[in-house]
Amino acid sequence: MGILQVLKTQLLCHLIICYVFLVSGLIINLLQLCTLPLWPINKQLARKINCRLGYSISSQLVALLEWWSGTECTLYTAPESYKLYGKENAIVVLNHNFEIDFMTGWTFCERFGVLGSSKVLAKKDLSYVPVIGWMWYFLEIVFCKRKWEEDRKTVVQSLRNLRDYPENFWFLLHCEGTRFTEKKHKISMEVAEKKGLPKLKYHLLPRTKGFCVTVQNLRGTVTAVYDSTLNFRNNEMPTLLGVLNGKKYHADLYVRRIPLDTIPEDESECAAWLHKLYQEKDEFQEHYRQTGRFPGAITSPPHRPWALLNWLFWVCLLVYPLCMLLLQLLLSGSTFTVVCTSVFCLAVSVGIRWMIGQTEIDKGSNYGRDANEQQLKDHAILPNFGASLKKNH
Ligand SMILES: CC/C=C\C/C=C\C/C=C\C/C=C\C/C=C\C/C=C\CCC(=O)SCCNC(=O)CCNC(=O)[C@H](O)C(C)(C)COP(=O)(O)OP(=O)(O)OC[C@H]1O[C@@H](n2cnc3c(N)ncnc32)[C@H](O)[C@@H]1OP(=O)(O)O
Ligand SMILES: CCCCCCCCCCCCCCCC(=O)OC[C@@H](O)COP(=O)(O)O
Repeated sequence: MGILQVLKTQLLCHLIICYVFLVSGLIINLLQLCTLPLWPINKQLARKINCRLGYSISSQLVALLEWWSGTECTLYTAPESYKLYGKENAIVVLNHNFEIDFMTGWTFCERFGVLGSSKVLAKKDLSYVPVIGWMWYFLEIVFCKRKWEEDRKTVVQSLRNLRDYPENFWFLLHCEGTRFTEKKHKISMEVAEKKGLPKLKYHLLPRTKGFCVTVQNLRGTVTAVYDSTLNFRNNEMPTLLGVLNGKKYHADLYVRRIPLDTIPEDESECAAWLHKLYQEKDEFQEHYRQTGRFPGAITSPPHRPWALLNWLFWVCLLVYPLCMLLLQLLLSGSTFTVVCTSVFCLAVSVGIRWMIGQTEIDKGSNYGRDANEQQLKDHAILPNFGASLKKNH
């Protein structure tokens, strides 16, 4: 193991990276807040400024993945589609299996120049996460409580707001609605069976409402759906802590560009279209399992230096004052100040650990698992399924 590799596993390095992320993030959140008065005067300018500010936060996680851990990202896609990436608005449909799929997605956004403006249909709980969740308010991210009756109005309104967005954007949808676990998969396949839908081996049954409403409301704004299937080589299940420790992974992403005007307008036809898409995605995963690659031509979209430069800027700006502060503290000789600072640092570390926890599948929600029972009752598709679930738990 080289000296650099050993350095990457050191707690001190992790603390410095997290400190830079947190402090720069809060400064940027504050700057975003300062753009509030601009919104009623020049909305498009406010949006453009927020895209740049947002970029300065999310690109730090991209730099961590690309430059710190050295993770490689390979794209399988048709050359004629490749030319259009980053030059049009698109809806991205992505499988949801990995703890760092959001960082990998962001890395592809960065490579095609749409990182600052990237959008997602995200669960509401993420909006409370400091730095990233707060940044998302200003980027007009669409939040949902995953309760359609409550979401319908807000999701439609937020989507409509994006119609005059001044930058090209990719709108990410994880139609499975939650990350893959064996337990959720089992339950979701029981739902599929009752609905007479073919079983999926590598995906949960997609929730169709978010997709249909997105297609409906962004028709005319978005030109294509990018059907994207992600995998990591050697059956790796990468984690954010692994990335922080400098572990190198290799992501493979298969993308098919599907023109939006080929997707049915009628809601039930659109839902059927999405179910068929997931059956095809399942076949691609099977192909990957068998051959170790996806179909299609391989390209490696080139690295850009901006994420690294942005990160170095914040490191230079924030690490020196930290060192001076710590030095002054030690020299002050006051036990009280030292204890207070230690408690403060500990609290910040716990906070960061909580944020990292948000990415961990083990600490994930029960959506599509325990909550499933009530949903099934509500939709009255399985009269006895609730009882059988109770038995299983
Ligand atoms: C060239 C490169 C290309 C690509 C690069 C890749 C990516 C880069 C792109 C962009 C990057 C941008 C950002 C990335 C950064 C961060 C992202 C991070 C994460 C955020 C992601 C999340 O938070 S995911 C969770 C939230 N999102 C969603 O849930 C979306 C999907 N959900 C829906 O669409 C839902 O319909 C809903 C949320 C709108 C409403 O939820 P609700 O639960 O009310 O759903 P439904 O009404 O649909 O559910 C009831 C129906 O479901 C059936 N049911 C019941 N139980 C189950 C079950 N266990 N499994 C499946 N189905 C079930 C039930 O029977 C009902 O059926 P109906 O027939 O009545 O519909
Ligand atoms: C640079 C060092 C950075 C260290 C700080 C850590 C930053 C933490 C960022 C938290 C951002 C969280 C984004 C997570 C996205 C995600 O994957 O959410 C899961 C949901 O889709 C589904 O949730 P679930 O139903 O629980 O599976």
